[in-house]
Amino acid sequence: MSATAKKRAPLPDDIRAAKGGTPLVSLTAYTTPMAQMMDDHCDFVLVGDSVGMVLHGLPSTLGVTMEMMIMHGQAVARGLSSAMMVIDMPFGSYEESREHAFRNAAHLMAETGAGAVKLEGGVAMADTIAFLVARGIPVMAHVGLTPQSVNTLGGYKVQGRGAARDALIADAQAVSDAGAFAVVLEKVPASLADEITALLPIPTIGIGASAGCDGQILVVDDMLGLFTAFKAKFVKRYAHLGDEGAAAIAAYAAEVRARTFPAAEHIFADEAPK
Ligand SMILES: Nc1nc(=O)c2c([nH]1)NC[C@@H]1CN(c3ccc(C(=O)N[C@@H](CCC(=O)O)C(=O)O)cc3)CN21
Ligand SMILES: CC(C)C(=O)C(=O)O
Ligand SMILES: [Mg+2]
Repeated sequence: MSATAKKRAPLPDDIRAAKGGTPLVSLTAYTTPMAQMMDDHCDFVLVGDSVGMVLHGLPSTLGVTMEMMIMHGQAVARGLSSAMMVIDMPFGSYEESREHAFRNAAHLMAETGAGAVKLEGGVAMADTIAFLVARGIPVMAHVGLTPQSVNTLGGYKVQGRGAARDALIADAQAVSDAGAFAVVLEKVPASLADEITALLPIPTIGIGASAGCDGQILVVDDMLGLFTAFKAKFVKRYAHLGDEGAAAIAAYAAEVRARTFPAAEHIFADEAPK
């Protein structure tokens, strides 16, 4: 799926079929202009619940609501035409029962036009994933570091090391067996990510996992250097737009105070030019 050869947006089945081929490219987006910027370069775009921490200043993703996801999902949808849109189910919207999960997943998709939902959890969520998939909702799974469980995990730590390795393999196997079309592997040892990638028939999407995964995802504000409150080891900054923005704002402030902005080309004469 090269960026130039794409015509229509891929479907979940196209993403599934990309297993073992050219790595899938993905980023998060929360707004129309960000979605437009990445549309030609990504196979799928995730409206991540990271929006709460990245754009709203929340201390974790636990405070993110359905209403926030719908509003950002609608904004992202307006900026995409050739990438598939996946939307995170927020904390509390899918864990209680598979029926509650279906209702909220259907609401997210109906309101935003997303092609799939993503939810966090392995063995514990397999029954819910199967329930949604059987009723027409494509599901991307997310195992390893699942940020909505930060309070039980005790921080944003590497998952699946040592004795926890087999349980993480079981989580990945369970979501694949349940019918997920792809699975995000977050912050797991590279050798474990490679083992799971070889084991599963569905694509693995790595974030802090391995270059051997079937695809990669990052939070766009992290890779652009726009979000700087913290930087996980797995983040590579491809630009430093936060620094550039601060310098631009400082230049504007200095020009306003020196009365050099606005200049002649930014202001209007009494008469319209002939
Ligand atoms: N900007 C941003 N980027 C993300 O990748 C991201 C979010 N926000 N919000 C939702 C979750 C939370 N995630 C996180 C959050 C923090 C770390 C982090 O600080 N990791 C540190 C070590 C922390 C620890 O060991 O407790 C690191 O160096 O990787 C990693 C992933 C991933 N997601
Ligand atoms: C980091 C990705 C996988 C995510 O779940 C998010 O941005 O919310
Ligand atoms: Mg998320």
